[in-house]
Amino acid sequence: MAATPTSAAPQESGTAKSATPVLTARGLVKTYGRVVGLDGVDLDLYPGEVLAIIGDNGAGKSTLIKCLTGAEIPDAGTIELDGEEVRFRRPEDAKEHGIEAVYQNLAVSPALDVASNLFLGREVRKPGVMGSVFRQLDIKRMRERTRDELRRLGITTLQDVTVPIESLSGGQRQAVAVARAAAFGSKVVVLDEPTAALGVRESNQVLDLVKRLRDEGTPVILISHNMPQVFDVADRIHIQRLGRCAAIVTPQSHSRTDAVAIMTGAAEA
Ligand SMILES: Nc1ncnc2c1ncn2[C@@H]1O[C@H](COP(=O)(O)OP(=O)(O)OP(=O)(O)O)[C@@H](O)[C@H]1O
Repeated sequence: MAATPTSAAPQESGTAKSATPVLTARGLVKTYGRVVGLDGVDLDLYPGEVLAIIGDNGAGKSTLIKCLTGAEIPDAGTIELDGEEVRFRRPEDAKEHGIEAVYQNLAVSPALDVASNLFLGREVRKPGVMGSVFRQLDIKRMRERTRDELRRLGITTLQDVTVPIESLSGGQRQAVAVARAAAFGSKVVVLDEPTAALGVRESNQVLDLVKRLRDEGTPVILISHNMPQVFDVADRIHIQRLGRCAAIVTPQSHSRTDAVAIMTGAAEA
């Protein structure tokens, strides 16, 4: 069982073909008092790939993606986007650079309709006095764009974008959250346990969505505890252990059992 070195380019057998990463992290460190969240983590995300991050509870998965998406500021280390160093102080900074995240606790507004949720915080307004926050919302335009986005992503289960989110199933809500990330995540989409609260059918729909995003060229970082799903959808798998990257493997190079053994420390990478 030979793990791919952490700096290796993606396997040609995957869909990731370019050897130039979209997103690179080097030596990320994050501590919380005496607790070490990240202990010098490197990560590369290549165009058109799904990079899964797996690891036991407390391994640093969430902390890692929080640092990559501006939700946490690393104590040390660098992050580059398209080869340029970036420093995110808050999630808005990452969003401005085209990095969108969907976290476990879904940030949708239940009472608002699908289109309003897709454009939450980025509402399209009708022309008016420039700079005025009192310009009327362009609801028609937002609904049209929402329909276009759902169509682009092959989300067929959401026919009516005018219904409130609270009337939708868990899978449909998650699809809206992912669609929102996909609509604005021009560079990278990060999904933290997107299927955790979903049944099998709904999970499959979300995974299809992840594959679709990847196939359309948007690289996806996926945190998941669900090994079958990880091995189904990931091109490469970053195994996080005790705040460090223990190995990077692929579904071709390693079995699920191998990956879990590295994750738990039962096997060396
Ligand atoms: N805000 C915080 N304050 C204190 N400690 C934290 C904080 N966030 C994370 N940690 C600690 O950092 C370490 C890494 O946590 P993190 O949440 O990144 O792990 P994880 O791999 O995402 O775990 P899980 O699968 O349980 O979500 C853990 O020891 C955790 O307790």
